[in-house]
Amino acid sequence: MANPAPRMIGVDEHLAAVVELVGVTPVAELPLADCLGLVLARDLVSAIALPPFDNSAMDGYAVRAADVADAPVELPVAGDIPAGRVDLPELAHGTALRIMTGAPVPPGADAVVQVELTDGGTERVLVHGDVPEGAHIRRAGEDVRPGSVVLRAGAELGAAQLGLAAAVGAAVLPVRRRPRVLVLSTGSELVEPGTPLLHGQIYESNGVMLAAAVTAAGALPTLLRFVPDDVAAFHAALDEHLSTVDLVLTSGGVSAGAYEVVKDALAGNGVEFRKVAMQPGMPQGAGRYRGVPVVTLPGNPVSAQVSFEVFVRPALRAAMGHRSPGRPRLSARLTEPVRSPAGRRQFRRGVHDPVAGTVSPVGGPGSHLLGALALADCLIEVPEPLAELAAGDLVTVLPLAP
Ligand SMILES: Nc1nc2c(c(=O)[nH]1)N[C@H]1C(S)=C(S)[C@@H](COP(=O)(O)OP(=O)(O)OC[C@H]3O[C@@H](n4cnc5c(N)ncnc54)[C@H](O)[C@@H]3O)O[C@H]1N2
Ligand code: MOO
Ligand SMILES: [Mg+2]
Repeated sequence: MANPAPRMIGVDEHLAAVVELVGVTPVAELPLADCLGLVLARDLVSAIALPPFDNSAMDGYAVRAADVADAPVELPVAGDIPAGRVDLPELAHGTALRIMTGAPVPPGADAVVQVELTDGGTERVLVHGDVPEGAHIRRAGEDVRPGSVVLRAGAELGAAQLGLAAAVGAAVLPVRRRPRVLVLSTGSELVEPGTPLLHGQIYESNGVMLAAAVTAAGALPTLLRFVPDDVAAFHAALDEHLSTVDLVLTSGGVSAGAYEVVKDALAGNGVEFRKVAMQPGMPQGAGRYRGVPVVTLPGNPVSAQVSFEVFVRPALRAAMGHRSPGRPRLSARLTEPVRSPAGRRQFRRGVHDPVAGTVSPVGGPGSHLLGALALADCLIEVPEPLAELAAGDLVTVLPLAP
């Protein structure tokens, strides 16, 4: 309680401070399987062509188009070329080689007749129809030329990008690695779910929620469960893990009462506590404790979740190099009126109907309303100057998925 009075700052100012505090993670070469959702740090140049060689697009017979121009014709089958065959025979005039999809086209062949146009013979084949030169041959380099940039620095690595990287032979990719986040809840009232609850106690939920949100943002949580409102216990838990994380994320213990364990432990130790002009999520803290970035979220569950969305998720994504680290911002019309505290940016929970272009608030503004939070698929942003919005008014909607 001896801490200095917090000053009130704007949402964007606190966001900028948190983004700067978290910074960026170093670039590392990670195996493709670990890269989903990460951002490529340097252009990826393909050393090879795609396809790497002329290959068949059909199961059928490699031929010379001129040899089947007068179809029906019968040709001797000189052998098989399954996919993966590397010792290629040359196709002699007036013969066919059975070939499978993806197998290299043998020298001497200039077309593939699909098996459906033949009798499927293995010694001799009767070809019913003619095919033009080049038929069903996928040309080397028609997709990717050797030496070309296949993925630009800044590209977000989804399934297709990772598939392409593998296809050109990359085993690892240069990416900013995922931030490691220590999630630590505080509160002497907290009890592990699955154990009996006494009157006055509640089940711990912020830690589970924040760790899941950290994972969903693409970062790596270490969930420490929770510590009681005891400064020594808080320090013991924090200090043990400090050296192995990029960010400490706490919940609870930052407001104006007694037993504000996070504030008591970290104020004057590098972390600044302030009031941010928003609802929910007014009491916030950020700074460095023994060199490690710390963001302290308020304990009310809705406040913790909204604060994570507004400040921490964008900072984590910026740390991994995402160019647009925030949620997309859409517009929708309110289906019912909303009241908001003037001078604070309000984030209400809502259900967005993108087809109708509407958004419906769920639950009230209370920061303890977890039931309504779990029904919501978006946040509704009400700007600071507005105290009242009517049904039909346009608002900004921030979709929460995934
Ligand atoms: N006199 C004042 N009192 C409060 C103010 C204020 O300005 N003056 N601000 C209010 C606001 S706004 C918020 S938000 C909360 C923030 O409180 P703390 O960060 O100190 O959090 P706690 O007091 O520890 O807990 C608040 C609330 O949330 C529940 N909680 C906490 N941790 C968890 C958890 N891990 N899982 C589930 N629920 C949790 C806790 O039981 C309390 O009900 O302060 C207001 N007070
Ligand atoms: O600002 Mo507190 O986060 O409303 O409940
Ligand atoms: Mg408190």
